[in-house]
Amino acid sequence: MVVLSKPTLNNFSLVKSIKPTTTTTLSNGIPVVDLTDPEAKTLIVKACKEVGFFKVVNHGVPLELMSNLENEALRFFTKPQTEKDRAGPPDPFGYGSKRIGSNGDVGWVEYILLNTNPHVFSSKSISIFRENRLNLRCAVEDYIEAMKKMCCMVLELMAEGLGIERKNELSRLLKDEKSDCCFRMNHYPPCPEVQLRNVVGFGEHTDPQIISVLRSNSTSGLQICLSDGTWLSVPPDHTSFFINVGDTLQVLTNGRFKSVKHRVMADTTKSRLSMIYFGGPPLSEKIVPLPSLMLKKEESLYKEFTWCEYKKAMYNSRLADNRLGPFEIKSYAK
Ligand SMILES: C=C1C[C@]23C[C@@]1(O)CC[C@H]2[C@@]12CC[C@H](O)[C@@](C)(C(=O)O1)[C@H]2[C@@H]3C(=O)O
Ligand SMILES: O=C(O)CCC(=O)C(=O)O
Ligand SMILES: [Fe+2]
Repeated sequence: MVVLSKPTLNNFSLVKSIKPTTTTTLSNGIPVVDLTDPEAKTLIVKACKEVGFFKVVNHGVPLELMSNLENEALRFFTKPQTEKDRAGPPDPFGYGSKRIGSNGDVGWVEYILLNTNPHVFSSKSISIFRENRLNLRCAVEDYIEAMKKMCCMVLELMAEGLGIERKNELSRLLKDEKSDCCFRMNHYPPCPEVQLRNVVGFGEHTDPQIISVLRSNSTSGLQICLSDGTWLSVPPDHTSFFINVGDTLQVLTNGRFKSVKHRVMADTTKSRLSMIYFGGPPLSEKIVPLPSLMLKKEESLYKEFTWCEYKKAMYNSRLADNRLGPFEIKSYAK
């Protein structure tokens, strides 16, 4: 663990009028935020601006809730292929294997993708929970409820850290009964081929929504792309969560927060299981920079669009596409 900008206890730092500097704790280059730290809001904003990604500790979510879902998910993924295939192909929800989306992306992964709104459970999703899989359904429901709460807490800290007066300015988008959130469980079996070449489990992309919360078992593989273009491996931690800034949050903050590019590489010996909650706004929500955040004369960097329009564009794109590109306002005057 590395601690940055540690305040030094020399004579000068003891002078009362000097404010103590905010300390960023890093785990292998990844910002770590303790949700019980009074400085959490400042640290979250810093991490979202600089990296678009951070690890959350002291989050209050019981480990049992995570391991219970992990066990139930593994029970599903170890079923015979023919049985799993009955819940696929994804439409976009349901069970999928190797193919990601419908535009030709592939990866060394199988997954379950669900809409978290029970009214939108697709027929494929329903069949995942059929056949004595009530335990899986309960584990998913308990888990996504906890994820929604945590996302809202983090979004409220973000709003406070950004100096926005109404602290629910961001969290209201997820609290809305029409919020469009989804949930994914990815299973990456060990891939012996990795000795020959680097096999991609899940190709590079940004998440389109507002915020994503990821939890995985102790197998590594997740990498994030830093601003200089280098890829940083994220050390796994099954007791913590990792938060991603999504494209929509980048727009809502008019580019202050960065939607982080990430990918997963397959492992030769160990299987990886990850669960990701994607917090999205209602379909009809207009996605524009928050007026309360805009400075005098500051112009939007993006054309106006609704989440529904963005989703349509997203489903017509490949994983690695720059999905926000077509919505950027390119100013030549600068
Ligand atoms: C190739 C695709 C899969 C994806 C939809 C898309 O056309 C482009 C974005 C992809 C992504 C990445 C983050 C999430 O895993 C996901 C559920 C999402 O919202 O956008 C997936 C989509 C998917 O698997 O359907
Ligand atoms: O499985 C993982 O660890 C990350 C996958 C991911 O980025 C996604 O599903 O959007
Ligand atoms: Fe992702």
